[in-house]
Amino acid sequence: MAAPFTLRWGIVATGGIAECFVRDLVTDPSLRGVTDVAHQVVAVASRSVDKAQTFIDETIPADMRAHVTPYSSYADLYKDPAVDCVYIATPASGHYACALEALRAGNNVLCEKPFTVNAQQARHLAQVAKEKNVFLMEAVWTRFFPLVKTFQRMLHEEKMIGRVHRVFVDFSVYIDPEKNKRLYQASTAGGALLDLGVYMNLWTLLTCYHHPENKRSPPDVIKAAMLRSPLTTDLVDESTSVITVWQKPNIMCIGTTSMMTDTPKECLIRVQGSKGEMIIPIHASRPEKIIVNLEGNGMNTRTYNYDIPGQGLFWEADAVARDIRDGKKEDDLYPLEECIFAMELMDEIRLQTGLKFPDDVEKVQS
Ligand SMILES: NC(=O)C1=CN([C@@H]2O[C@H](COP(=O)(O)OP(=O)(O)OC[C@H]3O[C@@H](n4cnc5c(N)ncnc54)[C@H](OP(=O)(O)O)[C@@H]3O)[C@@H](O)[C@H]2O)C=CC1
Ligand SMILES: O=C1OC[C@@H](O)[C@H](O)[C@H]1O
Repeated sequence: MAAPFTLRWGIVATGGIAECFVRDLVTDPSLRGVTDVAHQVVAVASRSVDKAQTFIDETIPADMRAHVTPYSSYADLYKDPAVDCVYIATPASGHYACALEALRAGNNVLCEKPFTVNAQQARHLAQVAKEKNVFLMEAVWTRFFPLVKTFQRMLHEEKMIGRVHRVFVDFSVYIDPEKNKRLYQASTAGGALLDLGVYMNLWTLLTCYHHPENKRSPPDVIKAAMLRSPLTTDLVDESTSVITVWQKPNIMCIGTTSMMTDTPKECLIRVQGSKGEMIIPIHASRPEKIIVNLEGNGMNTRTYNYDIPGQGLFWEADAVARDIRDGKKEDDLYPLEECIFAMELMDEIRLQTGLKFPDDVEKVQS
């Protein structure tokens, strides 16, 4: 058997998700049945070199740690020739500037969600990636779950529940303001919409935007409402609701997101069709189960379970490794056009609800 293609990662920022991502990168790919690609962490950058070194010591097994360089600035990591792909895991407010600098230095980039703060920034990154002829993708990891592929096949190809009429999506997680300051500050582009709403919009796109009769068109109606958090003078949103109407496939979609309350365990995504319904219990970001209720002589329920041998971030990493191995500059499953469309949807929701971040967070560099 041929040796796997190994992608060498540079990690930018050492917070919660960077730790989860690296723990997944260092797991043996064969445990998830993958033999064609593998991963190696070769550099970690933090605003403090001690923090970078501690991160390396705590997340990377001793036998894989010898050739990992700690950096005291993100910019230094972008210049490291040993890095094949930079993973950006700063708060949302930092994504655009970090990704831009990394791309301009000639790096392939996987950038955490939300990709940027607005669509103009997203379009700019896509343009720079094209000019530099490098790979770029937003790290919406859930898109790469085997369960999601099956869900889309059952819904759109097999039409298991017949014609889709309505979709309900909720992604809500209580976020403690004391423990998660970044989400209660406008300076770090906080609030439920940009952080959790990415998953609300993800399932809206998977069910409606991807519907074969919709042909990747925008919705005909978008109506948004927002509740601002009284816990901060920054007035970030604690809850946001969005109704979209997709005329071509004739679907009404109701999406909700909140950082003040949790999604009920039993139902997070409910797609109602002419022959039954499909339900995904929590979590929208890390789904493990599809429940299909088919109407007939009594309700016929089938449950499809999916094991996740880790956190599940490795599936997006595997996709990036294959793309870079094959010389692709964007991913077929999640192309930049769709990522920009998702940011345009965010912009429209923010326009209707008046949610603005400080000028230095929203700005686009020349
Ligand atoms: N895909 C997923 O499942 C998840 C994705 N995310 C996304 O990842 C990103 C990071 O989230 P998360 O890891 O939870 O955040 P954390 O607050 O845990 O970590 C963010 C890191 O960014 C660096 N940083 C740079 N500038 C700042 C700043 N002004 N304030 C605070 N930290 C800063 C710090 O690293 P250092 O000190 O080393 O420079 C910090 O540790 C967000 O965009 C979030 O939406 C978050 C959770 C899950
Ligand atoms: O991206 C995310 O942000 C918020 C988390 O609670 C969620 O699980 C994660 O996927």
